[in-house]
Amino acid sequence: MPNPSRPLKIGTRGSVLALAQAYETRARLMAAHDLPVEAFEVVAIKTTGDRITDRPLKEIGGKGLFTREIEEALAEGRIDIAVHSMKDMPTIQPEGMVIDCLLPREDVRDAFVSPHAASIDELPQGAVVGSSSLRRRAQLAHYRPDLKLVEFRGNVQTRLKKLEDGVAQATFLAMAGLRRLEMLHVARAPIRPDQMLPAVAQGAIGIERRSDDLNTAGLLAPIHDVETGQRITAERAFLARLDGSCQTPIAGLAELAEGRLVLRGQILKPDGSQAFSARREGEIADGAAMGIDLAEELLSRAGPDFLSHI
Ligand SMILES: NCc1[nH]cc(CCC(=O)O)c1CC(=O)O
Repeated sequence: MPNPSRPLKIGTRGSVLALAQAYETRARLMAAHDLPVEAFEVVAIKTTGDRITDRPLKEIGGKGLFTREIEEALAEGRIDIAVHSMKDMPTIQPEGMVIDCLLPREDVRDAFVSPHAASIDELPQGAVVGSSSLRRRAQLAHYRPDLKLVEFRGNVQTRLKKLEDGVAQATFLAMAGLRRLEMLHVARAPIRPDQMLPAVAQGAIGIERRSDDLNTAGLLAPIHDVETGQRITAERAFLARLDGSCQTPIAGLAELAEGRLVLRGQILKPDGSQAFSARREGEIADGAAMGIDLAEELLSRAGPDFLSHI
């Protein structure tokens, strides 16, 4: 239990979406332990990725662009937990850190966002689409090679403004983010995962803590969602086996149906010229092994040079 004289410090990035995720975490902890809002303090931390907004992320490079400063605060005890979008998290946490608490997963789908067209298929030949996501760019280029892609960084408001200003005719945003921002109305249509397979862990919030902080582990245990954990385990094992750098377009989604786990994965060339997809179905407990196995199938079909060539 948090000590009433010392609030539990919840670390997060400072974006509107990140803060919404931190408040959701706080609300779940308050409900699970019947605690008042004063038992928590939300601490916003600026990361390297937040600081550099004028360059494509892939140019800045490096793992943990959005996490390093937050994990430093955790290591130094300036915060007790860190709330993350799991889709932005490296597959391995730094020594002494663990993510073993996942909130119930939101909508995993991408949203098609456009003032001009109701779906990808309705975009006119040669239309300009804004996205800085390597995965979405590759998937779109694969599906509609005629479209022109432009970089599109910034928060949701910035991106919507760019659409309004005609910088691009359409973009993509995660349904989960739009829902948490209460901005679902900007989604023209959710995209079926079989048309655009989401990023690994899309829509999942994970909570990181110091491995040796068992008090906090006990506090988090009741808000962990077991099914989300099982799905994320399979997806992240798949990602880890691909050694997913931010230069590699990778998509992956695990779903549970009738007590079984179905895992789909895809790797693409950044220019969309090639895409390889496959699926596995098996026991939920075998999720991690299925993830590795699926990654190995895709790697062997794509050939040894596929990941290194990009
Ligand atoms: N890479 C940025 C990012 N990280 C998590 C989300 C959305 C929320 C989620 O998927 O959990 C987004 C924005 C987006 O892709 O539209």
